[in-house]
Amino acid sequence: MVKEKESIAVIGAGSWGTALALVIADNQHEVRLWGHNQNQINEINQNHTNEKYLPGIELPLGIKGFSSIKEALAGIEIIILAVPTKAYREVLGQIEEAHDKPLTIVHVSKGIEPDSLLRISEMIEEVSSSEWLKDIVVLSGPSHAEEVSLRHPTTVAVSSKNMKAAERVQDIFINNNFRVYTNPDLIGVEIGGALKNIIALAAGITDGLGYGDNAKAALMTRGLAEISRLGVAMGANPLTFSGLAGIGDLIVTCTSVHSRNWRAGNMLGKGQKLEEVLENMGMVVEGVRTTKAAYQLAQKYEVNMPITEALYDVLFNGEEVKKAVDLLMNRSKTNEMEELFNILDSRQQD
Ligand SMILES: NC(=O)C1=CN([C@@H]2O[C@H](COP(=O)(O)OP(=O)(O)OC[C@H]3O[C@@H](n4cnc5c(N)ncnc54)[C@H](OP(=O)(O)O)[C@@H]3O)[C@@H](O)[C@H]2O)C=CC1
Ligand SMILES: O=C(CO)COP(=O)(O)O
Repeated sequence: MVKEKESIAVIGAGSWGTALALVIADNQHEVRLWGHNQNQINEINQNHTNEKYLPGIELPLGIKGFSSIKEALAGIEIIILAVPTKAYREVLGQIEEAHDKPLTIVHVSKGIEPDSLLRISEMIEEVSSSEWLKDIVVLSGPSHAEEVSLRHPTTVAVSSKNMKAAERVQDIFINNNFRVYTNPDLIGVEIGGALKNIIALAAGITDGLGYGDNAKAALMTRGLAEISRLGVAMGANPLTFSGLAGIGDLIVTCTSVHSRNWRAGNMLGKGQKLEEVLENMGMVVEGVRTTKAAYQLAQKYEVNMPITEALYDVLFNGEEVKKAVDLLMNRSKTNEMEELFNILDSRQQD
């Protein structure tokens, strides 16, 4: 099938923005990769590399780096937004100033804003005027930038309130190495992608403590149970959590050495302090802020999230990691599925 060539701006030249720029350049689209670091943009244009974020990867010549957001957005109708969640409000402000056409925003970030408790698509809606914002699409799933940039087989899901926009994004990205599925459950796709980072931090901790495979399987399974409970309470379809944005992303993030969240957890489990871990990472560890947001969401929706609560105590209240695991294991006995069934029942009654 011959694809229509589009001009696309990728906002954020970190590991994920650069890897996705490579995918769409492979699909012969015109790709403008915007970053706020002039030296890095010079490197992308002169050497066709981004060594800090994707060491050893030769970028396609079709990727052009931009440090002026106005130039990057000139005549553009579709942007891929690939900055950390905490940078969204600032970067959206710059986009609002710089754009010259109504935009479809494809966000590929995995987080929830603490305090406002907004999902990323909700934050984009809140900040952006309907005069220039056409559609919001989320792209999420098990997809480490390091492997995507090596063109290893990868699968992701896209979702939107407007599924025609999601299908357009599916067409832009899909190729022999990068398979894109649509999923109509916007809430579930965003919640699954954001909350798996909490469980990956916890899995890294138990690996760092040397607890092995049983503990990790327990965390992943019971982690998925609490993600599903919160997600369903917020309106997600429970089946999404057995899909790419749910269990798929949970598996890859809890088991891969590429995961910054797992690596951060691993260092915490080995006794390092949070500040030291974040300083040494040099890349975003979304799960830390998302733990705070999910802790607040659990209170708001009155959902039991024991792993999130235990991690919250480790990250923000100085709880010792080993003690947090002991407390988790010594809670009063419970039923594996009852709470989720109750949430589903109460939703049906509403
Ligand atoms: N890496 C991955 O494999 C995947 C990541 N994601 C998600 O993508 C999002 C981005 O992550 P990722 O690319 O990995 O993160 P990185 O830490 O690799 O890169 C973040 C990029 O955003 C830039 N940035 C940060 N703050 C601002 C700002 N205020 N204005 C402009 N640019 C800014 C950074 O610039 P600087 O270099 O100056 O710090 C850097 O270029 C996250 O939500 C992550 O969860 C999703 C799937 C896979
Ligand atoms: O979301 C990711 C893979 O799907 C990336 O996870 P990390 O941010 O933990 O590296």
